[in-house]
Amino acid sequence: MSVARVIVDVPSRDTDRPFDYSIPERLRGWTEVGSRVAVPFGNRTLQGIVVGLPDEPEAGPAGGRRLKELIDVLDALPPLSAELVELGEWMSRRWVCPLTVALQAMLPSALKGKAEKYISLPHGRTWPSELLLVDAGFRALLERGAPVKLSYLLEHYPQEADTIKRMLRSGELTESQKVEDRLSVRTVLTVFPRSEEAMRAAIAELGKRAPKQREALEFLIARPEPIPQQQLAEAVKTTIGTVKALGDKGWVDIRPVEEDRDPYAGRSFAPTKPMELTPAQRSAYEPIAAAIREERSEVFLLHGVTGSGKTEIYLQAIQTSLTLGKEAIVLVPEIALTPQMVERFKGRFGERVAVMHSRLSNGERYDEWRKIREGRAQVVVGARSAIFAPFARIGLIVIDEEHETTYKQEESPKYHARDVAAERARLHGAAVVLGSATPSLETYSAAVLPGDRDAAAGRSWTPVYVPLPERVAARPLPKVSLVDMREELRLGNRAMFSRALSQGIEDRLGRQEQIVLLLNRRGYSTFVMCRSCGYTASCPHCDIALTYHRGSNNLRCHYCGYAEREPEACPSCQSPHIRFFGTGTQKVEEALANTFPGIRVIRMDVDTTTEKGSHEKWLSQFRDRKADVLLGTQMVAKGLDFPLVTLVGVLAADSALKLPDFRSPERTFQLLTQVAGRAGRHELPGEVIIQTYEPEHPCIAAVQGHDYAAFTEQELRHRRVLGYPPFGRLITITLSHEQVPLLHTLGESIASKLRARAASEGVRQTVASGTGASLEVLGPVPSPIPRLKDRYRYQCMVKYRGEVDAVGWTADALRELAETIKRSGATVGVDVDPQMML
Ligand SMILES: Nc1ncnc2c1ncn2[C@@H]1O[C@H](COP(=O)(O)OP(=O)(O)OP(=O)(O)O)[C@@H](O)[C@H]1O
Ligand SMILES: [Zn+2]
Repeated sequence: MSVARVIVDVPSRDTDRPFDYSIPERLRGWTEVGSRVAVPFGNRTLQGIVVGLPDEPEAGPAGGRRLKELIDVLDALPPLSAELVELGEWMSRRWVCPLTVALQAMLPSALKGKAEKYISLPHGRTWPSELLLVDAGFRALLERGAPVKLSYLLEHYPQEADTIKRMLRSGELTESQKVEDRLSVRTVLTVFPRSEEAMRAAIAELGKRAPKQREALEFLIARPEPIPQQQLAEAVKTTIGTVKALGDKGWVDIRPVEEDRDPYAGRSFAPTKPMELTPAQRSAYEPIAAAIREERSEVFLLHGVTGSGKTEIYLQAIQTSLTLGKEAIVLVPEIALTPQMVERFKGRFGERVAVMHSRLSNGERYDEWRKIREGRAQVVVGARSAIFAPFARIGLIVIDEEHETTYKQEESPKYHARDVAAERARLHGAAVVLGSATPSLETYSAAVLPGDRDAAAGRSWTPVYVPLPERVAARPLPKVSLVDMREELRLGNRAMFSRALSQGIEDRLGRQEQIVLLLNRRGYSTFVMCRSCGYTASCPHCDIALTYHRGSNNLRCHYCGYAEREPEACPSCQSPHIRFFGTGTQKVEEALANTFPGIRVIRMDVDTTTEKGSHEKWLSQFRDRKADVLLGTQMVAKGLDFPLVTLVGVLAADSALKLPDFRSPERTFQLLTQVAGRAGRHELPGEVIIQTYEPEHPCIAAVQGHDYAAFTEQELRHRRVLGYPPFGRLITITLSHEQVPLLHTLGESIASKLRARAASEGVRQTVASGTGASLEVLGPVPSPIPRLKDRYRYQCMVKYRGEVDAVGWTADALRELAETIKRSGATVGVDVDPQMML
């Protein structure tokens, strides 16, 4: 009997185990590990993914050994490989999430529903003559460029499954489906010119007749490339009829051609050649290249100051991988996926680069994904989820700005791309390069403090440390000065800009250089308070202060989107003395206009970049010197490289330092160092002015001295005392419900299960002191944001170190309580190695 083990797509803890089905004869050749299938489940039909093909069945959906049959296979080529299924199983254990959730995270959203699949021959291909398997009619259809339905193939050619799948894997055939109402195998009728002599002969034959046909032929002689017939007609100002006539006479060849939705269509990327590496770059590159060549799954931490030429090292390492016939994945933070970054990769590797990020439409993303799977692209540059790119032979994975929080997904599966990269690399024998000017303390300490290994039990990788301490061509790092805003106040300057920063801006305006200003808070005012009674406006659904937005003149919740009109009087005491406090980017924009008449400002924050392509638009305007100032939130800090930027100003450096998250100083240090690195990257020297109320804070002082080591040393000392990562590890379990008492009871049951487990296994329950295995459970307590979207939130935090399977214990505890949780109606989320404590 032929059996498929299937995970059905219902993301609940009850169905998080595989069920066995028998594979009917006609689907046998099409069913593999990684196939999407339709299966009967109770009285419903569900989708699922095949995770195994066991010899003996174990558990059908109705229990016992009597199996139901698979109903259908949904794709010709399984969208997941056996390797990705294995990776998903690892993820589901590592981050305590249902397997189906991990597997679904790997698929482009176009592949989540059921859609008819089509098979066709890609552009310019003919059916290989040695393949005589398929009947002549089918082959003729394909050769005319017509897409053939998969259901037709399943019905008529079950025996051809292997051949067709092999051709799909090598890009000789392509598989497609409708997304956004169009088949990506869009059959654009395209004119293929014949030889020049043939077309000249045709012109002679036409003589004086049909001048437009003649013109079209001349056009093709001058530019002998395939061209869509519509475009040819437009080029010589004629009708489609004229072009068709050429085809009918056999003077040109008109065939339907597949066209991908290309998000970068019409853009050209200037080709670049590898640069001669500097000695420092070379000594960083060599060990990476060696690992790629020797298929060692080694992780490297490339710690290079801003402007040290990390990207050139990535490019050359990718080349090494391609030369060996292998593929490469490059992850960059979502925000950095601007054409500037994409250009560097497309410029070097051209058509072989696929791009994946959240700003693509579903159709574009599906087409980029197909390019990868069908071997038409060997490099992917993308955001977090590009780590799941369906490559078969990965040689290298690069994670640029490895410290960025965007690499951690905040909804289930709450995976970290860095850990997934290390695991995938292990499965492929690929090298991993983690690049950053300000590595996360976890990665850094793993590389340089091997003595603390026991603290990081469970981490399967130890990076090799590769420093790049200087900028290319010995360009200096920018000079950083701190301005104490308390001092400014004492001197009577109540303005938003210190004297130094005002002067700096004036100077740059005079010299026609450019300025980047950072304020990591959007909106106009950050809170609204009544001076008479102290009332502050907060969201009725969340325990969060509302932000005032100019333009729309309303107060908004940045968590749930709630908005209300700006109040004229205090809603609580009717006093008219209700005032706006705190500064957001909108207010800075206004102050710039008032202080420096005529100044041209581009503001970039969530509010100005909602539209597709707006990011690119602002940046290219700034690059084209259509503005003097680029003002914005953290969006302006990352990865930008503008030669005329000589001044970077930071308006409120300490705004994020006091957040109740133990990583706040680390994030502040990273953000300020990043933004400082935007200044003086080319010939003109750069200057950075940081306004702060706490110039003596070690974090701010370290930014001034470009002193990563000093910052890290004192921060690590702190964390060690408290048993925080990297010296201990955390799991947060967050419960939410409309009622508080229920949350409290449920939280207590979870916490006491874990405490009892620790006691029974003889594990010490204080983490901060001592050595060896320990685990403690804090809470349940209200979460830092106690209410969100009308639901109260409670959390338990598990802190542990040494050899303790805290993740496994947590999974066990939740499994044992599954029935209670289900009855309570509460939502329980687990976050293993949480990055956001808020
Ligand atoms: N070997 C080289 N020879 C000459 N110029 C180089 C070389 N390597 C890099 N550069 C140039 O130096 C500048 C900085 O390099 P790059 O942007 O790669 O640095 P980076 O470390 O990735 O920067 P950041 O992390 O700040 O974004 C770029 O303009 C790049 O073209
Ligand atoms: Zn809200």
